[in-house]
Amino acid sequence: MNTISKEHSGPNGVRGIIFDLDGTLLNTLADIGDSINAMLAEYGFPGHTMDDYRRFIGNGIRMLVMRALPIEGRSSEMMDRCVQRARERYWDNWNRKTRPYDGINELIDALETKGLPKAVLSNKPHDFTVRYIDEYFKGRHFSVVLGQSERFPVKPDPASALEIARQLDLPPSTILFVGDSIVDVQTATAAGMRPVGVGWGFKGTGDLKVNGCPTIVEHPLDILGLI
Ligand SMILES: O=C(O)COP(=O)(O)O
Repeated sequence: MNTISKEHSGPNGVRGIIFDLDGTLLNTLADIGDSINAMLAEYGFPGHTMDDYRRFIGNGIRMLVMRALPIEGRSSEMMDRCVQRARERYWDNWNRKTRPYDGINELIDALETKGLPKAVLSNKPHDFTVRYIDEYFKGRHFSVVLGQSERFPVKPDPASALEIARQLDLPPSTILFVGDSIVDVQTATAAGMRPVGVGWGFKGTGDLKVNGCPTIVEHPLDILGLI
């Protein structure tokens, strides 16, 4: 059954919200970092700090693995093996330390009450993205959940964001796109959506400000004031 309400529109004309996943809805940093470090250790490569992973995450798993590998480990054959092994390690370690950020569940519930359709768009592989939403947001409804797959190029290409707008049957200009990284801001802008940067994620607000993100919120419930 299609539960998308086309009726809702707040005073600011917002009719839908797309959320980034890593660093926006969920703090997945430690599970990702631990998994990649475990993969690196298997191949005898040095690991990285969690702060390093804040910088490495954001452009999909292949880019993450490439950034984590030393230059001499980046042949395409080695990359393929390491990406596969990283996926396996992460599949087994995905939910040990991951938690929603404070205030996220309250925000999701408030949006639910308002009847505003919600979606998730991540550069994390699609199967992981769906698994996270199913596990951490049980009983809460997202109209569309899209992770990275063969179907669309990774963010900041706007194709996947525009596909969500199509599925929500909403004009892109009525959609808030909420994320912690400049990749999300670029995606929103390229899709003609309204970018909202968050201050609690992996990246901090410095990059968002330098790159001209027009709106930055410090707490999830601040988003309610934008719709
Ligand atoms: O896994 C990544 O590269 C980033 O995922 P995100 O798009 O949910 O931040």
